[in-house]
Amino acid sequence: MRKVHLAINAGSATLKFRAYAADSHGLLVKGLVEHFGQDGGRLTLTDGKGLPLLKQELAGTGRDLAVAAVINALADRQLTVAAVLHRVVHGGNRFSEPVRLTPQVRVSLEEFVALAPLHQPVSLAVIDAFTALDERLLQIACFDTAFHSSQPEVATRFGIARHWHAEGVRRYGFHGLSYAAIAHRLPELGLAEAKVVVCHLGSGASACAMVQGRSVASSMGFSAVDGLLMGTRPGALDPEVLLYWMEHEGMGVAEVRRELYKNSGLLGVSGLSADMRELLASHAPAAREAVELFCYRVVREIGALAAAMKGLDAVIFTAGIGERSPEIRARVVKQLGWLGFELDLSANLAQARRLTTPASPRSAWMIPTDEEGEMLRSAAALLG
Ligand SMILES: Nc1ncnc2c1ncn2[C@@H]1O[C@H](COP(=O)(O)OP(=O)(O)O)[C@@H](O)[C@H]1O
Ligand SMILES: CC(=O)OP(=O)(O)O
Ligand SMILES: [Mg+2]
Repeated sequence: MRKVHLAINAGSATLKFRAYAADSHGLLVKGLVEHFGQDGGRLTLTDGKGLPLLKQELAGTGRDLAVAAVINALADRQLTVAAVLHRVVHGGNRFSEPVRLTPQVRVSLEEFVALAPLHQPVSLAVIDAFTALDERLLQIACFDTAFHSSQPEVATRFGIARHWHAEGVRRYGFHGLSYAAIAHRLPELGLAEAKVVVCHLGSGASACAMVQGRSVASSMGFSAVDGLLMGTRPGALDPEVLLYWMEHEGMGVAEVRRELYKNSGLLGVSGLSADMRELLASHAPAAREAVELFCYRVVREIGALAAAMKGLDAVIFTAGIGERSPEIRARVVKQLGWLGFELDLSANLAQARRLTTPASPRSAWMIPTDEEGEMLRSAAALLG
């Protein structure tokens, strides 16, 4: 059996993972569980280059069952898990680097469940499933909030009474593993010293202002519901809307939370789907409006982050929509034309890295993210 380090990226509906050789750190297997913890769960494995290895329907809905299926599928390929790295979305103000999971750390992570209801409970369930199989297994938590700990205090404060900030009611920022992965790529793009806005556009979406590869501001705040329009989350919302729902509609905390995390965003605005592919393929006016609002909010946020950095050299698109949708990228870059972005239409369609013309005063890029690779890199010291 060959030992692997397994990097796990658990989301509300999918579990993505990558297995790396423990000795060489080479990528051996990529995997995905769709409908994770739901009916119709399905496990797909490919090798490191993406060639198919396995497609398997899961019998049952348990997350522990899916985790066991992953371990068995790896064992069938003579791979045994020596350590697990988990993407944990919320580390609050307690964790700014990867940490070995102990019972005490797990209790701390539980505190942030209400602030990341789509993610934190799922990560905890996956951690528990591995612990149940082998309580001595080395498990490490890598945090989405950590990359943003470099932000100046002004970028982290809300305009509320000071004591709240000290108590942890502040802006954190998320998608940090993704942003760190992109930050490592900046030197090869000639952007090591640049002022850059990175747009992570996936099911969750956010934007991050980076100066010299460090986060200085982000669109996400106390939770991953702030900022851009997302699949099912509204992004920035006047808090009075919540009071209106509670006072006039009699909604309680659980209903408000459901509205914020499950019924809003692209799904809520379109009334059709949270999936950008379906909306782009639809001729329904509400679907077009949802796409238009999505792009408008990205453009507005880029403007705000550029002002916060007092300048802008480049915009980088990443994650599901950012990596795979030429149409969304084109709409955003065209709306930034007045700032000196000149889209190269054919490069964008051809999925090239650089999306702007050679003469464009400012550059736009498409760079695939690598959250799992970043987990491995950031946890190297703990892996020994
Ligand atoms: N070819 C494509 N064109 C447009 N959107 C796409 C394409 N492929 C995937 N997406 C969108 O990417 C989003 C999922 O992104 P992803 O980064 O995988 O999300 P997450 O990891 O947060 O679940 C979905 O909205 C999906 O519709
Ligand atoms: C933080 C967050 O929103 O993550 P995801 O995009 O994976 O949902
Ligand atoms: Mg994601």
